[in-house]
Amino acid sequence: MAVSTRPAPCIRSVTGSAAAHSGAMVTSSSTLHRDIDEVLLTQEALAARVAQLGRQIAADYAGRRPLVVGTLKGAVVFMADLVRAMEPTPEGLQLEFVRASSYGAGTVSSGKVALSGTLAAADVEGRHVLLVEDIVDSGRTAVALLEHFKAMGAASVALVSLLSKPSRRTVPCEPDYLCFEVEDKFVVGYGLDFDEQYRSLPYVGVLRPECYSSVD
Ligand SMILES: O=P(O)(O)OC[C@H]1O[C@H](OP(=O)(O)OP(=O)(O)O)[C@H](O)[C@@H]1O
Ligand code: HPA
Ligand SMILES: [Mg+2]
Repeated sequence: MAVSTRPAPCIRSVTGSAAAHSGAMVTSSSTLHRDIDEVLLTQEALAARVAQLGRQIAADYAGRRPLVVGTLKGAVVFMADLVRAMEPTPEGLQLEFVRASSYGAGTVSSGKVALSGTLAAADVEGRHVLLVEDIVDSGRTAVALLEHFKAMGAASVALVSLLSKPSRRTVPCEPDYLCFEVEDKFVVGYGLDFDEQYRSLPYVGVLRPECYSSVD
């Protein structure tokens, strides 16, 4: 039988309250919910903003066929919703993914962004690349990928991110399209993980520090 070294979750429900987009009461007794201190962005707030941003991006890319590249794994949930919010055009869009990893089982970037599964230069050259991130924190991952696609000869590169944590930047990086800014707290849900957990939560919430303080 597998034995978890993770601290036992506290038995308490979550009442999102502080942030402008919170407010949902999470009453489930599921372990994942119990590890959340505060709901920052409810499912409804996420859906509304993603729909709005999708429409804006579709309008901006009218007449072009963007190469929409999602960063695995964190961006997968956001990307699935975003592309469905982009009004279909005759040109359409192309979906691709790259794998980038730098956090592992921590809440602070290791400083080294490991890229894999990147595209062939021939697939990127002359294309309008729209990089989709779940979060821009230190900025290292997004900058590494944007530079990578520029070096491959993209006609243009733009960054769309669900979240941005500007207080944590170590390299300058400003998303071209952003859903929400968040403060300096480790957040999970809607694709974002801690040590491969919490990605399936339908909202974005602050992870209880007790859940990672023994790891970092
Ligand atoms: O701005 P940064 O400090 O670079 O942080 C942002 C990146 O970190 C996370 O990826 P992670 O390494 O956790 O991989 P994952 O997407 O598989 O969770 C997140 O998904 C972003 O890609
Ligand atoms: O706050 C965060 N949560 C989850 N993954 C992350 N990667 C960078 N920052 C974060
Ligand atoms: Mg991660």
